[in-house]
Amino acid sequence: MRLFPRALSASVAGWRQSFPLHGHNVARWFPGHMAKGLKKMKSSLKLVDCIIEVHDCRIPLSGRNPLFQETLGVRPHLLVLNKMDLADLTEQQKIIQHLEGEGLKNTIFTNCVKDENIKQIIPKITEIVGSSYRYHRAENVEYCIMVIGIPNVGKSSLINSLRRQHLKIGKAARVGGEPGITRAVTSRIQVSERPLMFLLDTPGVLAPRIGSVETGLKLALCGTVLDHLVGEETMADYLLYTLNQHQMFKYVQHYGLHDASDDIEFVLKSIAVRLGKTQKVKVLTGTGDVNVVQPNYSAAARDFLRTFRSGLLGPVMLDRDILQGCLSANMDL
Ligand SMILES: Nc1nc2c(ncn2[C@@H]2O[C@H](COP(=O)(O)OP(=O)(O)OP(=O)(O)O)[C@@H](O)[C@H]2O)c(=O)[nH]1
Repeated sequence: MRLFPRALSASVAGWRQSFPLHGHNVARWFPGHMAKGLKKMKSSLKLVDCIIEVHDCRIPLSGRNPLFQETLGVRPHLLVLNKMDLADLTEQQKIIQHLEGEGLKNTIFTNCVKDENIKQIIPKITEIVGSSYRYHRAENVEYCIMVIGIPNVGKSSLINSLRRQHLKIGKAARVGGEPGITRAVTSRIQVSERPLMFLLDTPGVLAPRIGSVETGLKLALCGTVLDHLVGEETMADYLLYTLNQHQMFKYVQHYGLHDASDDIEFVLKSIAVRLGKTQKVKVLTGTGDVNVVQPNYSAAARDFLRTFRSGLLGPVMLDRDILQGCLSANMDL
């Protein structure tokens, strides 16, 4: 375990009110090679009528790449907040208001696994493109749309879902559970007959610098960066902190714990024992080597994260802190 001492003990006065963010080097979590992808997207831009930016619905207000706006912002824009099945959307209206305040007027919430709200996308694009100047493409009857977003938010899944809905055919873009499945800006993929519409899939591009450690941890929980770069146990601790803060206690029943706890070492140990994830470790004693059975904390952390990401611990809104921030700001007015 490489956790900070404060994270190991449950707060006496209830759940931890903050997560120890010091000592994390967020820059190391995010690969620096992504500028290349952005450059390629920019060079394809002249073919494009509109941009669909896909983002994770669990972090609707944080973690988007600001370079998208700077580099690709010359085209009309639709924000698709995907994985709505995993998000707590109790405050959906407030999310929409917040995004509108940032100039994002067109937002659709989707679930690409169950094809929810996918049918809204093509009419919306037709409307957006129809009401904007199409540059030198005015005579062209085809629509060409670029799909962008940070890694693992469901860009390829969206393309496949659109094809299922409008062309009644399946996969064209590779989908994967880990970030970085799409490697290059692909050739055009048809998604609709009337209007004739093509999509360009692009590799996930993270911002070169992440604003805060907490944003980095949220992005990591959503699977946009490889887990081992952040450390599975640190992420599991941030997950536990979040679940307790949000009073989401399904993990107690799921792992057969007696009670909720803020102590990640205790929780991971209980998970490891319950799942039989233990490992033999050699310990050198005064009388020689002894084999000791220890909980496999990493395996337990991986299971905890996987269970959360599959939605079994309940829908979550990781940007609740930002939403509450805007509520108090509005109340101050
Ligand atoms: N629960 C849920 N999972 C989804 C949804 N959309 C996509 N996924 C899953 O999210 C993972 C990533 O999906 P992809 O379509 O490969 O994401 P991507 O943005 O193209 O990924 P990169 O190629 O890494 O940039 C896969 O395991 C998908 O099955 C959704 O709406 N709900």
